[in-house]
Amino acid sequence: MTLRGLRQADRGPYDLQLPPGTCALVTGRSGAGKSRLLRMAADLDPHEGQAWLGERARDTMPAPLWRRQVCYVPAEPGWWDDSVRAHFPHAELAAPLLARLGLPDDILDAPVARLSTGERQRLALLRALSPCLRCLLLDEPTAALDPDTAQRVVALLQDVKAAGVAILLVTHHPGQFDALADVRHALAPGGLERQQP
Ligand SMILES: Nc1ncnc2c1ncn2[C@@H]1O[C@H](COP(=O)(O)OP(=O)(O)OP(=O)(O)O)[C@@H](O)[C@H]1O
Repeated sequence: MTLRGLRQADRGPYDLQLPPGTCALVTGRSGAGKSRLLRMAADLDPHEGQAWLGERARDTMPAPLWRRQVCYVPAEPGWWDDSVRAHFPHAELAAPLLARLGLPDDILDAPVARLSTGERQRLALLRALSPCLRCLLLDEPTAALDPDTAQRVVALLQDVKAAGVAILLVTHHPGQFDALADVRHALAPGGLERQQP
């Protein structure tokens, strides 16, 4: 994914090159605009500038096609049905990964209302992993997790990255992602600053 001149009235412009199979971390103070950057990249909020997938700009393809390939997983994921399974049209793809993320085998049959915060966070990640996925936009994907479970998520994301998916990940805990991150950026209101490794 490439971000070119993404901006809102009081934020940006943000520019970023994120080749397939790489991961960029974005850090910054609370309220700096990290979630807004991800939402602009996903084209969920009005903005100037544009995101690209390879040679295709966002506005050259229908929004549903973009959303199948560019998936935003917010820090507090939304749920649109009482049943967990209803959020997994391809449950056969998610089921083998449940144990890997420390989730019980029968969790797809649970009601959403019964899930813990950390279970919601991991399930929101799993439901994003469709075969069409090319770019994953993750907002604090381990915020609700204990250190061991967080490392399970990192290990899964390493495989996702190795399969060619680009990952843009916002975090307040960059050290958790040492094994995953290729580049690090600090977000300020006026732009992204690349950090030295
Ligand atoms: N569409 C919008 N227009 C203007 N301001 C907004 C908009 N959406 C959010 N804000 C404000 O922009 C600021 C940055 O919000 P954002 O959620 O991106 O911060 P963040 O860096 O992700 O913070 P945190 O680390 O606390 O999650 C907040 O003060 C928020 O209220």
